[in-house]
Amino acid sequence: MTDQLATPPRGPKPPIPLSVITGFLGSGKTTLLNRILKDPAMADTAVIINEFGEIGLDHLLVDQSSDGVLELSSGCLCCTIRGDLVTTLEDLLRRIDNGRMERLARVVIETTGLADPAPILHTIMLHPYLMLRYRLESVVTLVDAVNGADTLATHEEARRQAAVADRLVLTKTDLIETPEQQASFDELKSRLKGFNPGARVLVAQDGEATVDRLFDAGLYDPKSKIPDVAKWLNVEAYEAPHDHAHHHHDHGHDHSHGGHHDHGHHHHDVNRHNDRIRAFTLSTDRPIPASALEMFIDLLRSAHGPKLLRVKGIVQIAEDPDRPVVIHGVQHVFHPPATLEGWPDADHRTRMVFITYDLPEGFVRRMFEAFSGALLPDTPDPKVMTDNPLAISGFSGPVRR
Ligand SMILES: Nc1nc2c(ncn2[C@@H]2O[C@H](COP(=O)(O)OP(=O)(O)OP(=O)(O)O)[C@@H](O)[C@H]2O)c(=O)[nH]1
Repeated sequence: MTDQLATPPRGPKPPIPLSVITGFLGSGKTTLLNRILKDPAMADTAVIINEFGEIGLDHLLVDQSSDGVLELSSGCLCCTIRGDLVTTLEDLLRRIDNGRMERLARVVIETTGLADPAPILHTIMLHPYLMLRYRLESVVTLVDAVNGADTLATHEEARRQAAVADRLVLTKTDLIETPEQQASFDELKSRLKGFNPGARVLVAQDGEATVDRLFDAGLYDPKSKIPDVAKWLNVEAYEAPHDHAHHHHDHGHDHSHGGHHDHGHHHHDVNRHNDRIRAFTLSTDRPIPASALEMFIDLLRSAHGPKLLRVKGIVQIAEDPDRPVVIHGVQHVFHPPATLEGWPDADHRTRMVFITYDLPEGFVRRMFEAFSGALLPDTPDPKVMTDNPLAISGFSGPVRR
């Protein structure tokens, strides 16, 4: 395709990447924002914060408009929530659409310390218009290196924030002084890896939490706009050996990746911490009928939505095997599946990554196998199972042909 710079592109505008910064009370969200707001890499970014007063912006100010939007010298816009988040996000679209703002490269929302980021994401993903104009790019969760282990142990909210993240930023590592604190920090890192192996870990004090590293977690490469599925899914991280992980192989079945029934899966055993959060992957090289995929997702989210923290996947559809479908969900809410024009590389297997709460891997895997067709003719067919979702819990597991 040739770029026609003179004429505005026809068709809908590409969705604006949207990221969320979350983290427990006092984990350093404001401190991090304060630093990145000055960075020229934040040009054309709109940051939505709760109050301007929290962040000393005076010296950065270029222009203050009457509608709660400040323009900073870095080219970043800083907005406070006006009314609610939906109104604020609509206001931003209006600025672009009526030409008051030339470009909006991304939106970043800072959440309050106790917030579960999922409802914020749902606000956008469930809104018919906002969902067309915004696309979830990155969930950034800050974790305090000194207090983080205790906070994770005692606060469910903190565990969910960390489990749902694409990027984990470790703050306050400069305050680690004693060997006990160092040991607790090492344990914290290991624990985070256990329940969210795919999230990239950035140490703020080492200068790792840069704008591009924080916000490049979306499916599309920010520069080339080409989908980077391998990086987005990061399946390898789930499968890499890890201190607390034991590999749990597939009931003695053939593991060759060329095989037809490769439902490879791996998980990290975090049970010794009594964690109820699990991370695992599913894969198969058997194309899945579109209707089966739809039923699988529908059943998962209707019966087990709150137990799904994050689901990402690329799926080979039986009817259109050359054009993979991308799925992306936060709890029970899924982005509408997006069809890619082609496979980004030679790996055409269906691959999905799951982070769940109280939802065992084996359960999801059996359900997936049932829907993806790895059943004997005498086992219940998926239709029967959707008619009676409770039947699945007694389902004894499929046998492969
Ligand atoms: N030593 C040290 N202190 C930090 C670091 N990051 C944040 N702090 C301090 O920790 C305190 C809390 O940081 P904030 O940035 O206000 O944390 P927050 O997450 O925005 O807090 P809430 O808005 O209350 O949830 C402040 O006193 C910061 O100066 C860090 O990396 N090192």
